[in-house]
Parts: sequence; C-alpha cells; structure tokens
Amino acid sequence: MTLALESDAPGVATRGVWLTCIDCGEQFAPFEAVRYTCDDCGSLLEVRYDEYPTFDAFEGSGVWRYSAALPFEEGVTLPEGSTPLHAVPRLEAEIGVNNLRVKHEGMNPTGSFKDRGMTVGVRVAQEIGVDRLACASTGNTSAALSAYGARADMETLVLLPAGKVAAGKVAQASLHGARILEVDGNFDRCLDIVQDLTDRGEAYLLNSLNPFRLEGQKTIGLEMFEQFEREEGTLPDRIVLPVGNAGNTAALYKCVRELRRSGAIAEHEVPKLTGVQAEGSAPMVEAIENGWDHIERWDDVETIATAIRIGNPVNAPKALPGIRETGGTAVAVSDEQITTAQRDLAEEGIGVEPASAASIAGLRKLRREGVVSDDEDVACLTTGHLLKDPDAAAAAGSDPEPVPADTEAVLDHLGA
Ligand SMILES: Cc1ncc(COP(=O)(O)O)c(C=O)c1O
Repeated sequence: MTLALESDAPGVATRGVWLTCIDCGEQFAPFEAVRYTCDDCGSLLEVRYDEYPTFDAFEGSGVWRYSAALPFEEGVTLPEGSTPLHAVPRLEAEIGVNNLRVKHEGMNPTGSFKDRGMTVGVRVAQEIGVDRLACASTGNTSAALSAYGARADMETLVLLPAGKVAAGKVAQASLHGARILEVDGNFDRCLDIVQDLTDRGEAYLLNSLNPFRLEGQKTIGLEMFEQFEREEGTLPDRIVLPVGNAGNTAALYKCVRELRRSGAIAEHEVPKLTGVQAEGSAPMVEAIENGWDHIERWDDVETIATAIRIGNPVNAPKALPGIRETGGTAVAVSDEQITTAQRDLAEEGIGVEPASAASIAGLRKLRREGVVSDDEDVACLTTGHLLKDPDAAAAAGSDPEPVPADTEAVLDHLGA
C-alpha cells in the first residue's frame, strides 16, 4: 500500500511524499510522527515521491529552485545553494583529465554543504512540530543547524567531540546560540548519544541519518548537472567527493536514480560516484576494497581532516550501492596528500578546509594509478570553506613576516 500524503497545508507539495525503508520497503507517512529508521526492521528510510521531475520543472535559484524534487515548495532559507563550479586549468593539466571542475560547497551561507540539508530538515521539523533540534557533529553540521535553528527561532543542541572540532565551526555554533556539549569521545560516540536522546523524545535529530537532510543535499547534484551541461555541454563522467558519514554519497546516488527514473538523464550519463577518505579514517574504502555489503566500524580514527574523522558512516547502506552501481570506487589518501591538495586549490584561488581537499587528493591518486583515465570529465566536490579551520590553513600556508613600520625597511626586507 502507498501511503501518499496529499496535504494542502501551505508550502507543502501536493504530490505524494512518503518515507520508505530501503530494506523491507515498508512505507510511512512523512510528517505524522518523528521517525528516522524503519519501525519494522530498523533500516534506513528514504524519501520517495509519486513522481520525479525532469530539468524543465525547475525554476528560481538555489536549493529551492529544485522544489519540484523536494517535499516542500519553500523552507527556512538564508538562502543556500547556487554555489560556483570553478574551472581549475592548472590542476586539470597537472592531474591530466579532459575536464576538471570544482563544485565549491564552501560558498554556502554557513560555509558548507550542510546548509542544503538544513533548509529542508528544519522545514520538516516545523511541519512535525518539534521543540528542540539536535545533532552530533564534526563541526559543520553544528554550524549549519545552529544558524538554521536560530533563523527558525528554535532551540538547538549540538554534541561535539571535545578538542576535535575546528575553531571556525565552534565559533559559529556558539554565536548562533546553540547549546554546545563537548563530549569526551569521538564523533561516532556523539551520534550514539544524540540517537539515544532523540529516541527518548528529547530532541529532533538533524544528522544525515534524517532522510530529509539528504533531500536538500541531492540538489548539489541537480545544480552541478545543470552547470556542467551549460558550461561544458555535457555531464561529468565522474563525481569525486570526500566521505565522512556518507550522506552526500547517498544523496548524489539518490539524485541520479531519480533523474534516471524521470528520464532526465540516460544510463550512459550516470556519473561514477567516487568517495575519498583519509587513511586514518577509512571504513568505506575498506568495505569497497573487500567487496563487503556493510562497513565495519573503526573505533580509533585520526586525520587532519577533522570533518571526515568518522569511523561508522551511518549512510553506508545507501552509499555503498551508490558507489558500486555507478561504477565508481573509493580511495584513501594521507594527511600529507590532503594538505598538498589544499595548497594546490588555494593556488587556483579556491579556499577549502582539509576534508574538502581530499576530493582533489583522491582524484590525483586514482589518476596516477590509472583508475581514472585521461579522457574523463570530472567534478570534484569541495565541501567546506577555508575559514572553517583557520589553524589548518595557517599551518599549510606561508608564515607572516614581521617588519618595522617603515617603507624603506619594508623595501629592504623585500630585497628591492
Ligand atoms: C567539510 C566536510 N566534508 C565532508 C563531510 C562528510 O560528508 P558526508 O557525511 O556526507 O560523507 C563533512 C561532514 O561532516 C564535512 O563537514
């Protein structure tokens, strides 16, 4: 039976929307109760619709341009999306692919892609009528949730792994008025606790376990396809992205499945989803390399890319098939390779935080190994802005040189 919701509440799409279990197929009405996983089998839920749009259904800009593919017509907006798809000619030539574009999600209002998920997720929280929003975070989710919670005038609670969140992100959560709990444990433990709290009805969970977050994030793919097509006359053969909780990987896979279903793209146009993790935090890569259909949780994770310091990617059941069925792969890169890529992007004028640079580092490694070929059109996703992690940026960049307050002395110093 299809529990299609035909709501006439303001701002709610009138077409059918429901939550479906990805394993047993059980369907649930989307807004009648708080639900993140299947009541019957405990697996992940996915938002499904009774129809899927083609590109000509989209109008306007940003995330809400794609409302025909979302559960609402509008949301709590700052606004988000409309991020640039940069050409990077020097990196393109050095790495050696036909075409390399960088989709810089760090240009969202709070400086990361998380805003795309929050504009939808917080709108759903309003619809359900919850009091308090909560998330566990390696930093960016907490920054986005705090801003969108503030915008919606809702209480927010964020749990962070103590000492492992970049300064810019803590500052954002703090100034936007979230209650910040620093947990003596890693991100995965924070998420365990937030899940316990939300199971007890203490808060509404806005991690990417919440399927509505991924609806917003799938607009990364929709927007990227439109830009790529407009500027390059084609779609990317491959999308390379950093992987933490694997929400974006799952969201992009959902995006291409929906576009296939509506007939908006052909089978041969489906891009290969290619995930990149840091060597010290690579359970998805381990699963792909071993052909597993599940991941094994890593209890000890470490990397300079703190945003992807995650040992138990909760969206793996959605993301692993996405990587496999699109013909993609997953690769691990060292912290040194990440820092080099961060510098290389900065030399093209693109400022990203370390986790984001993993996509370029991963592409470079796969190209050198011959997994990526030289005729490919590639889009790399950079997920967060440089200013998120000022310490990492300063460590990777050049040091300031002290000089006296005197022009002659400055010229002397410059060797002029
Ligand atoms: C900058 C950045 N990149 C990548 C990720 C990982 O994204 P996902 O959990 O969707 O794999 C995160 C998640 O926190 C992030 O903040």
